[in-house]
Amino acid sequence: MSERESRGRDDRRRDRQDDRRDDRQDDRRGGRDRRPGDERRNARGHERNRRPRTERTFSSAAPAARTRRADPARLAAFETLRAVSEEGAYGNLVLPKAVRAHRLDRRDAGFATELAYGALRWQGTWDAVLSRCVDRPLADLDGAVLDALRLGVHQLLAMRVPDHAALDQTVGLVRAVVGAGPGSLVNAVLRKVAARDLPAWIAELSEDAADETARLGLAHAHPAWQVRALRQALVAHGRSGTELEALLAADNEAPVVNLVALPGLGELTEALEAGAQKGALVPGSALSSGGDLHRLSSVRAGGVRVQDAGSQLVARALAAAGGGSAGAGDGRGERWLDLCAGPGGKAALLAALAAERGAHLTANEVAPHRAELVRQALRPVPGHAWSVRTGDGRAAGELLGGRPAEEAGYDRVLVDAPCTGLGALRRRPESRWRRTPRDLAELGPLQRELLEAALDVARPGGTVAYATCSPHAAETLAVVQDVLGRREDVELLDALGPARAAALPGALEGDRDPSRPWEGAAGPATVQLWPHVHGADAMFLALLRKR
Ligand SMILES: C[S@@+](CC[C@H](N)C(=O)[O-])C[C@H]1O[C@@H](n2cnc3c(N)ncnc32)[C@H](O)[C@@H]1O
Repeated sequence: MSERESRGRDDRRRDRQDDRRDDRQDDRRGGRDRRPGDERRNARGHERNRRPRTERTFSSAAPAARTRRADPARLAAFETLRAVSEEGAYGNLVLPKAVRAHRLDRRDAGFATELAYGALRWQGTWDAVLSRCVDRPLADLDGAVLDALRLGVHQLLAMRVPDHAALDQTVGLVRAVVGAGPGSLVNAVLRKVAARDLPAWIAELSEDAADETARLGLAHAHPAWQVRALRQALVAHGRSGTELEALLAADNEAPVVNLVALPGLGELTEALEAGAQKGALVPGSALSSGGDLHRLSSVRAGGVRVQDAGSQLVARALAAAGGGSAGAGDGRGERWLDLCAGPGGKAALLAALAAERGAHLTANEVAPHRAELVRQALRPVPGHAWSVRTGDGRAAGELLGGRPAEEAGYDRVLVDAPCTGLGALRRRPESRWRRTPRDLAELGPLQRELLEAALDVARPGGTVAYATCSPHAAETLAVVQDVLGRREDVELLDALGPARAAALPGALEGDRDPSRPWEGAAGPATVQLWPHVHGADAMFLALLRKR
């Protein structure tokens, strides 16, 4: 049985246990004190559906006679979708505030999260379904009604919410926040949606799909250009295009929250005692057991932080690489630079490693508010080991103060370049629908200029890491290849050795080997991680040495 199957089986077993416990509690309470939507939600935020999926039941009450109350969890999800569509907000920043504003307990917060993030991830597919059920272009619908419909579709097709609850609660939500007018429309549209289950809808939509790429885009809720780009990325980084569906499916899974214990500053003991599990990719990492992390004193103190395991690997691999010429071999006296540091995840880990080794990290960030986030992230690290600079990384030469790189250059430089984030789609639920191929064209020159600036300020013999949270070949291999082609003073290092040295034993071996030969089998490797293989964001890492 695969890890995912066994996890699914465990989830289902826990749901059944939750259901039985909830039933007992309901019996004890005699069904009193229920809030809308509350009675069927188990402790993991799932609503229980005791009926077979094929038997669809709806309220016989006319929409106008139904509730005008909005279930607080659904309201929190609705407000999140509104902020995303109306204000261009980030769902993962808005939802936690909405959860707090509505004082949702853990169970309702889980439901709101699954609903909001799920509806945002699946938006393209749900809009395709809705287009078949609404008698006018979706653009002509009131934006609030459209967002409510998206939430209704997500409950009907992707969550275990009973059909009548999905309908009644969506009508109630619309009546509460928009008014009674659109109630009948919402009711009629969602009844049409509920007439088929998800596989039947995908089959129907697929009939009109232009090609296999469009079909996969509908079936896995990705824009077609991203399906194409991810297939090309798999092949470019030496994996098989047959992995594409597994990769697309992984993008739609709720990511596990990873923790990092900053070396010398934090311990995972408390998190592990609270139910977290040791991470499988990098040392000093754990998979959170969920809930409010601020209940952990180690998190409040800053020694334990939330950070994707792939990001941890990138920072640790740079620290494990050959290094520069100034240090005593163990890193003492070395100068490290993080050129694009905001909001400070990798900088915090690098600074902690620098502090342990007697090195110093300069963390640079162009956006002042993000530079402030870097300062906050670095606060737990002893102050002598780091400093923060607000400035354009392309002008990093200023950091040398007019002295040559041989004298004042950096031993290790990280360029964690601004990118499309196509490797972190699971964390940013709406981003896939916002990104366009134009972003690639706009980011390309900046990525190249930042890498060149990093090389300019590296000491001869120093190591520069180029990283992205995108596997797109235009942002990864092409950038490195172009810069290598332009400069005589740079060579590509093997990134797999340092990555393996930084990872847990075996984590990057066998079919989890992320390396791909750069120039034939004997050439140095770049590293590309994948969510469906490594359970991490699709981070790319290349290491370069300045001659
Ligand atoms: C991928 S993020 C870095 C993430 C960060 N390393 C971490 O682990 O938290 C890229 C960062 O580069 C910053 N950035 C964009 N253009 C820049 C420039 N010209 N110079 C320096 N930083 C820049 C962005 O503001 C953003 O904070």
